[in-house]
Amino acid sequence: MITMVIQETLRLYPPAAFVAREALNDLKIGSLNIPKGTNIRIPVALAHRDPVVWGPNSVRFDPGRFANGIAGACKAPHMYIPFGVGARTCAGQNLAMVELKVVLSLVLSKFEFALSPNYVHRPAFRLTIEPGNGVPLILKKLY
Ligand code: HEM
Repeated sequence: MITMVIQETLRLYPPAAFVAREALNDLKIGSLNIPKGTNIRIPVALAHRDPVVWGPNSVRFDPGRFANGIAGACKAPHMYIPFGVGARTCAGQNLAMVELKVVLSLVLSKFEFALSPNYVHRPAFRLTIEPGNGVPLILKKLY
């Protein structure tokens, strides 16, 4: 379950806003002609919310969509790219997933937490996608 929650969080709020590539040759993708040398930015969050790929509830937070892995969650697995894609995919993705699971498990084993009523949902597209006004939480120690 914790893996699915992390996967769904990285889907809706991928920290890396764009994956960047340079066209090494003239390319034609569908009807689009891309000349050699063009810098291409793939907007990760848009790919992650496309209802054609993810279904009509594409903007809903639903970790269960990953119950059968990434291939089961969307029509085209290459549209799920929180860690990029291909030969230059994130070198630290396995470490990042383990770190996230360890930190979340440790926090959840000691605290119950909820969003503060002061929380304002304002994702900000900076170098990374981050909470524009922070994430104030109400923490309760479990024991
Ligand atoms: C949630 C955490 C992380 C996210 C979302 C993330 C995301 C990304 C993305 C989108 C790329 C570009 C991949 C591409 O162009 O296809 C990347 C590259 C990279 N990441 Fe991460 N990353 C994370 C954590 C880490 C950690 C913990 C490390 C190292 C310990 C790391 C090391 C790298 C390196 C070295 C590259 C460059 C790979 C290359 O160009 O060959 N990342 N990351």
